[in-house]
Amino acid sequence: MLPDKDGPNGGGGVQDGPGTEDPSVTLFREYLRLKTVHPEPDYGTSETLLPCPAVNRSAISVCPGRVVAIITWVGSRPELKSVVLNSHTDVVPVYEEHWKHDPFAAVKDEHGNIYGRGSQDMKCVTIQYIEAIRRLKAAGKRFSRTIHLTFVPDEEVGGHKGMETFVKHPEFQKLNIGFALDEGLANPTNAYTVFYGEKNPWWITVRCPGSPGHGSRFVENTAAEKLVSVFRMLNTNECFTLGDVTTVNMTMVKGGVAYNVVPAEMDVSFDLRIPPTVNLQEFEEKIKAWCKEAGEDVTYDFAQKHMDQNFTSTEESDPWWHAFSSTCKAMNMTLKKEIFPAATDSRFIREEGLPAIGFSPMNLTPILLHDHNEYLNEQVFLRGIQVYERLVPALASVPPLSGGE
Ligand code: MET
Ligand SMILES: [Zn+2]
Ligand SMILES: [Zn+2]
Repeated sequence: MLPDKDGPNGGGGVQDGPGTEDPSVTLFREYLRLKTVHPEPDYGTSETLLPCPAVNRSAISVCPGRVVAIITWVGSRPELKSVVLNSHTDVVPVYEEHWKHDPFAAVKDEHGNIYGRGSQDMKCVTIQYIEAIRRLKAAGKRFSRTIHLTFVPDEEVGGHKGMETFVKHPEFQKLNIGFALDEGLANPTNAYTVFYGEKNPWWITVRCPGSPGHGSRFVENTAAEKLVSVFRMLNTNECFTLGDVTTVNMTMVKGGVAYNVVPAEMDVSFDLRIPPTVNLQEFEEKIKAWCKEAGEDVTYDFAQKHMDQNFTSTEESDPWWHAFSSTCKAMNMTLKKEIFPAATDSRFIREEGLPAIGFSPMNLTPILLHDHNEYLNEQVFLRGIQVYERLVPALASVPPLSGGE
């Protein structure tokens, strides 16, 4: 456990009297204070903050400086397929000047809202898993299936040095996974959203070479003209079909050296999110054609190109979904099934042919992931622990699957 320099409620906001804050909330706030933020996440210290007594721990190095930590609670029938509770440890950067509290101070305001980068995405879930496991163990429970908690780096930058590499590691196979839970999104209503599939992220950089020259001349065939042309074509309505929306955002532009020098090249990057129903081969052909139309020398590269279109079953006949949904029903929770609009590490798990459900138990909460002033209310956080206290036993007690395991 890390020392808490500011006391239990450090950083301002409401000061609970000593000992009045639930220790799991205190742990959550301590975790929020760790700067596992890109572009240089401090992963070293997060290792020490994940206390989970009397369970096996291991650490798999997937790349230099990148470790997947695993906490395992072995089941009474370890030959059965396991349940994975996955979370990523990194968070996205902040625009600090737009926050009303320091995004790494975990300030709790008078309403119990805890502000911090990662409070929704997804440090809450990490601590909720840990706390649920701790409580179940303390209550003397044991389940037939083994439970693995996996803590994965680099989700927010594409997972290359995280889950994408981990799923190909022999240690991943050894986990003998039957089913995985991973992150979802908050829901502003009383319902909880669950995700059984997700859009395919494509991160594309288009390189536009062009004729250089003096900034005062009529230069033709410029890099900027080509860039604008690519942008216009990618933003056409052809990308959108109602209900199945492909989103396109221009996210980076590079090029230029001086006001009066027409640049020899400009690069433009796009973040595309494509629904699983779109024909991806056809879509790439379109992109290729648009680039060609912008200029014969215009090329493109993918930094992220996911092609998997697997869904996880949400049929009542599916034993994993049945365990999940019937437990939620028993807790009077309303579930909304959706396709995840962005991307999570679940896509790599599903690509291995394994079922994964995206779920972060945050109802009555605005969706603030990656946004300024990301927060989670402590009562919602505490309720989420109770949800996992019911869900984990149900999943880890799913009877042996028909057809053998
Ligand atoms: N979760 C992040 C996002 O959806 C990074 C995933 S990599 C495409 O943007
Ligand atoms: Zn996330
Ligand atoms: Zn995120």
